[in-house]
Amino acid sequence: MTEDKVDLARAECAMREFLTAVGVDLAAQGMEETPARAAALYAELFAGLHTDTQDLWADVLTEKTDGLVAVRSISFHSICEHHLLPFFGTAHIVYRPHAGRVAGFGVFARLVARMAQRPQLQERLTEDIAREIEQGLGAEGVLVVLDARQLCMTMRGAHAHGTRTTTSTCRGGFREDKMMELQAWQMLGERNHGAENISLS
Ligand SMILES: Nc1nc2c(ncn2[C@@H]2O[C@H](COP(=O)(O)OP(=O)(O)OP(=O)(O)O)[C@@H](O)[C@H]2O)c(=O)[nH]1
Ligand SMILES: [Zn+2]
Repeated sequence: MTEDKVDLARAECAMREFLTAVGVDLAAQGMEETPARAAALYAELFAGLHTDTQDLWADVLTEKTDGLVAVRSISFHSICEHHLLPFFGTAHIVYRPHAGRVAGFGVFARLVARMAQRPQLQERLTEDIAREIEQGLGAEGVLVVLDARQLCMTMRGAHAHGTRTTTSTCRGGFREDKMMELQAWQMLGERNHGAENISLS
């Protein structure tokens, strides 16, 4: 997996060069080991680039159910692809099983984490999670909502402290059947297609 794909020595060297180029005196500041630590950290933060999701759907269960399933408030952290600053928050998933195919709840938390382990946009992360549930699990309908804080909106740029960004996507049957979509939003405690009732952890 990651170990085979990541050239840690090269990453460390580049990190040393980068920090020196932006004016950090690594020796004087006692940061000798920082390039190595940072290289290993980014390998970990981006580990999802080198893994697929087949294992997650290997143990799908079949139950006599066609009711909506919601997994709410899955905390996640990811890295903004524009600035390499973190964005983090909670993911909320609702799906309608096809032919009783359901996955263990823990699978959804692992799926969110894996999709987040790469440079991301919040909108793409939302779509990545939904596509996996639709295709990997074969769900009939999927709603995914992500509620986040983007450090690149607060530490730089707009300096818009306290801003929360909410993204959503609806797939399959939820897109075709408005009543079903409404039910899915209601599973998240939401009645007006906004995100006021969805709280960050
Ligand atoms: N839609 C979306 N925008 C993002 C995301 N992450 C970062 N951004 C925004 O992408 C923009 C790209 O950054 P820059 O090209 O540096 O933009 P800027 O001119 O500095 O703009 P501001 O940051 O808005 O002042 C910024 O507005 C970020 O807030 C994301 O996940 N989704
Ligand atoms: Zn950014």
